[in-house]
Amino acid sequence: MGSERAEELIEQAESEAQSTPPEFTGEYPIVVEGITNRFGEQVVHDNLSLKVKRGEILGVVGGSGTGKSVLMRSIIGLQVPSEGSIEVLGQSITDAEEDGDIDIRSRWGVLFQGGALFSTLTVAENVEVPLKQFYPELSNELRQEIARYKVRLSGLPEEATSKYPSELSGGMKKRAGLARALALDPELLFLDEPTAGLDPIGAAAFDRLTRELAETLGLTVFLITHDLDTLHAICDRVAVLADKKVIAVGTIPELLATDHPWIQEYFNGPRGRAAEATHTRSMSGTMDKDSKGGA
Ligand SMILES: Nc1ncnc2c1ncn2[C@@H]1O[C@H](COP(=O)(O)OP(=O)(O)OP(=O)(O)O)[C@@H](O)[C@H]1O
Repeated sequence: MGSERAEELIEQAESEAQSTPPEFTGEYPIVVEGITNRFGEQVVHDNLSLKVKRGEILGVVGGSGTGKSVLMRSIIGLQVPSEGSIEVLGQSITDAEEDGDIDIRSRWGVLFQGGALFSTLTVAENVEVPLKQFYPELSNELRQEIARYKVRLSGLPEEATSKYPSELSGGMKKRAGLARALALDPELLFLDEPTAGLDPIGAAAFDRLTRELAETLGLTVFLITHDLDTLHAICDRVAVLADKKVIAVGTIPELLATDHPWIQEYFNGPRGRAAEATHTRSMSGTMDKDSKGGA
C-alpha cells in the first residue's frame, strides 16, 4: 500500500473516531427496572430488575423458558416490555423512537444463538455488514481491512475470511459470529449461549477467548448460558432468572449462600459440583505454573 493511500485511510479512520460518542463511564451500563413482558396470556417477566456493572462478565442463568433470551432482546430494543424501563449506556431504550437509538446500537455487539450468519455471504462479508450499515462512507479497502482484523481477533485462521458459513464447523461459526459482534468496537457484548453445541475443549477455548477479549477491549459482557463450566471459569457475577424475575445476582459463593431451591440444585447438583471441581483444579494448576514461573 502506498504511503499516501495509508495516510488517507488513517485520516478516514480518525474522522470516524471523532464522530463516535464518548465511551460510557458510569457504573452501570445496563439498568433494567421493573419490566414486564407478556405474550398473550403468558407472563414471562413480572417486575424484573437487573443492573449490570461496567467491565464485568455477567452470566445469566435460569431454567429453559424463564425468559433469558427475551430479557436480552428487551435490552437491545428488539422486544418492547409492556411496563418498566431499560437504560443502556445512559440512554433509554424503552422510550426510544423507532431508529432513534441508532447511534447506541452501534455501541453493542450481539452473538445470537447459532451465530445467525448470513448464509450467502462469506465470513468477511458477514463482518462487513454492520460496518456498511453504520459507516456507509468507509472505503471498501478500509472496511475489508477492519473485517480481516476482526476475524483474526476472533481466533479464526486467515483462510476462513473467504469461507461461507456452510463450510465452517460449529465452533468456527461462533467465532465468525463473534467477529461480526466485534465489528464496530462495541462497549457491550451480548452472547446468547455461546458454547452450546461445542465440544468441551472448543467450549473452554471459546471461554478463554471471551475473557481475553473482555479484558483487552474493556468490554462489559452479558452472557446467557447453561454451561456451568463457563460460569465458573469466566463470569464475575451470575444473575439467576426464576419466578419471572431476577431472583439473585452475585458471585457463585454469594449465590450458594442463598437458600433458593433452584440455585442450590443448580450449583450443588452433580454437574454443578463437577464444574466447581474442574475450576478449582485448573486454578491450582495455574497457581502452580505461576509460582514455578516466578521462582
Ligand atoms: N416472540 C414470541 N412470541 C411468543 N412467545 C415467545 C416469544 N419469544 C419468547 N416467547 C416465550 O417466552 C418464554 C421465554 O423464552 P426465552 O426464549 O426467553 O427463554 P430462555 O430462558 O432463553 O430459554 P432457553 O434456555 O430454553 O433458551 C418461552 O415460553 C417462549 O415460548
